[in-house]
Amino acid sequence: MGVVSGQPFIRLGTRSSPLARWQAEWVSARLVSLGIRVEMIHITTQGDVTTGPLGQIGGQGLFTKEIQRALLDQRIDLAVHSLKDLPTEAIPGLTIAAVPTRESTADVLVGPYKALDDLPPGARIGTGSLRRRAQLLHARPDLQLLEIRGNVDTRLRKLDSGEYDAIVLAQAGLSRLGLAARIAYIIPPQLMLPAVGQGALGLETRADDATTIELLQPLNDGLTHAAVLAERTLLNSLRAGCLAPVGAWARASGDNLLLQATVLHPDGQKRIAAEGIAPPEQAMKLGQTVAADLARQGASELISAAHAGR
Ligand SMILES: NCc1[nH]cc(CCC(=O)O)c1CC(=O)O
Repeated sequence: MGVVSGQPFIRLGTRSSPLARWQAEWVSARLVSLGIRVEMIHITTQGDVTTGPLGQIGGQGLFTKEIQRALLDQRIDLAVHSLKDLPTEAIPGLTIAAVPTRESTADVLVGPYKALDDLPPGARIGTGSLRRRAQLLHARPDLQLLEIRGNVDTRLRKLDSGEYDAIVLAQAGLSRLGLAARIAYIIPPQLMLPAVGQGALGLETRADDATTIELLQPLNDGLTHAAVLAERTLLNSLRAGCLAPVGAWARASGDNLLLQATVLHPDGQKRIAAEGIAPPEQAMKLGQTVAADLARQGASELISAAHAGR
């Protein structure tokens, strides 16, 4: 946090992928409209330069660690993360200071097919996510799931070149990049629960930087913050990472928070599910309770099966 001629000044660190930039620019524009000056600092992470399957190169935190390092080293004051990519373990000295109102949490099918039932037998589907893979296989065991990597543009190019019959992406990312026209089918939550934090941004700061934390509060949406806290607590309680075949979605239900979650075997055959409801102030407790229900149903065996498969 710097001060230039009496005006507050936030150094905002971002990865340089088009989606990360869009998200950083969106946060920056909101801060600027509040009279806060922002300096954008681009940071290249390991996840941006390695191209192997994420599961094999120890993908956890690959996109976020170096940005968190820059926060701790005082090179930046604010990191804007896709919460989906931010590991749930607390980092001493850092805090999620604000969570803006969430975009769509849904996953979508991109390609010429407008429903899962329209996909021809054995269709080739591109996704690197065990969560998407397992849920698709649960609904359609005949599908061929193929690894795909790269940013959203790269993935669309690979689809267009004929490597896949369809791919699965987050609706939020496509909308932010102005690519919503590519969405063929919004996969309903009954068929596919999102990743923990999907569609939400996490504004991370140093825990002791009260000035920046205060400046970010107008960007915080209490309900979204509570929802992602419930989801992240669930994932953390299951001792599963963002690459595990776990789907979770918390949202408002009247004055309460409703949390639905699922864990699958990576082959999609076994699926367990649980849900719970609680006031938003008890978001952490809700995450723990739903995780305990999943644990009783055998979640840890399913999560270890996913680790063994890598
Ligand atoms: N892992 C990459 C990533 N991280 C966040 C998003 C989308 C935006 C979001 O969920 O907030 C994406 C792309 C995708 O999964 O399609």
